[in-house]
Amino acid sequence: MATIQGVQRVEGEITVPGDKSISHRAVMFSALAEGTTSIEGFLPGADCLSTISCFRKLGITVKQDGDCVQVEGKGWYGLTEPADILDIGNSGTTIRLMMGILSTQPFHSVLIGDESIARRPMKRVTGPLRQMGADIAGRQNGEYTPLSLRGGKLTGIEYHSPVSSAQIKSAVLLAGLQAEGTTTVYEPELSRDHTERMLRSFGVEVESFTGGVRIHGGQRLVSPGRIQVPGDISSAAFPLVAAAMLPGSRVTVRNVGINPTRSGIIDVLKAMGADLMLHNERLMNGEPVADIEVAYSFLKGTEIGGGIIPRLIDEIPVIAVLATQAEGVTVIKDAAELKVKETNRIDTVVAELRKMGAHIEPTEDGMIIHGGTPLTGAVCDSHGDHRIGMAVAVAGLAASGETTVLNAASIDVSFPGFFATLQQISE
Ligand SMILES: O=C(O)C1=C[C@@H](OP(=O)(O)O)[C@@H](O)[C@H](O)C1
Ligand SMILES: C=C(OP(=O)(O)O)C(=O)O
Repeated sequence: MATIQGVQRVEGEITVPGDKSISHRAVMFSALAEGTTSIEGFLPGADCLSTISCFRKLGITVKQDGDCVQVEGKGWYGLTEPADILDIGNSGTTIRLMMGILSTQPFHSVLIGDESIARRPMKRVTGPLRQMGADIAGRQNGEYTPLSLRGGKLTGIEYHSPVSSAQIKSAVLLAGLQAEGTTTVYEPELSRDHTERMLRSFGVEVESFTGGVRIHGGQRLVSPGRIQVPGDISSAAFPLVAAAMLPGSRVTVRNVGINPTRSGIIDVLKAMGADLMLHNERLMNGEPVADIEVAYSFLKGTEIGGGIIPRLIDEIPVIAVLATQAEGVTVIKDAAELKVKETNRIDTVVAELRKMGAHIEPTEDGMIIHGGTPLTGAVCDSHGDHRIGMAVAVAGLAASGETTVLNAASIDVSFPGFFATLQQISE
């Protein structure tokens, strides 16, 4: 449990922990590469620690001290059959990408996770992997955990993914790396492309084109030696939204990844009228990075849908909070994927923000928020979903009185030190 007091404004310069998507991939690809890799700025959150724990059980030496990690890669086929079940905790990224990797390995493995993972759909990944030749069993014919796999010889496929999902794309591409022939993944809108970018830095040839990605089987990964992980824009979104909606605020988050497949939150903040500036733009391991400065300005509602959705999918809970403080109506649509995250994020966002007095309605594929509403402190629940816990806490900064966040420990999944960071900027 955590409590948050309403504040006048937020101000200051901060950093946020490393990018979760990039941290997972850095550990995975380093373990599968030839050579040792040092990872700096790693996210020591529960999800990425689950990824490390899986690779240790697969026989890889991983040393981790805070945000510094060293992985002794043994090459793609250097993994060994795990003696124990691989527990991926709360992490959808871990289980889906691991399934792609384990499908290529000539041994048996079993994957489980927590009760949230047990409700999340897995056929979106087990389906194409089975088409490639992987032997996968699981509850409800491979839709839910526990899942068990016996990998082996795979054949490349042309896969038209019905949803824009980097987890599906990455799982199929990773399997395709060791499949016979070529593997192509098409997706309706481009999802985050960290897999493609990082594989290139491990010497893999990846062909990205409009509408899809292609990879040839039989490629090896060679360690780049060192990987620097930028701050996570999905975590930066919380203090930046606080700055945008509290009069008199100004916050700079240094060293944040602004990959265009992730930067939808920047576009939305600008479209709603926030005063936002990027400083010190640079490249870090093929990933664009900047310092993001946001100051309060008068905000108006907007419409968010279509191709921007995959670029801000994890930020929608906090965008809903922002919309409660903007003048007019904000409509979020084409975001049915929210229903299959750690919680059904349409339902949990609506239920929790209503407790604070927000005027918000659920729709089939999003939500409608009537802004300009004063919020009141309330007893809210993360429902075990880190993004809901943080969104409610940020709403608490704008609310009168005190807000309680039940099950706040889930925030450690992606943002250890979240409350200390809010404290640092609260005035
Ligand atoms: O590949 C990744 O690192 C992620 C992809 C997204 O999920 P989907 O692939 O299910 O859209 C995102 O919501 C998740 O937080 C991280
Ligand atoms: C959906 C998320 O993560 P994952 O799918 O890896 O559990 C998230 O971090 O918001």
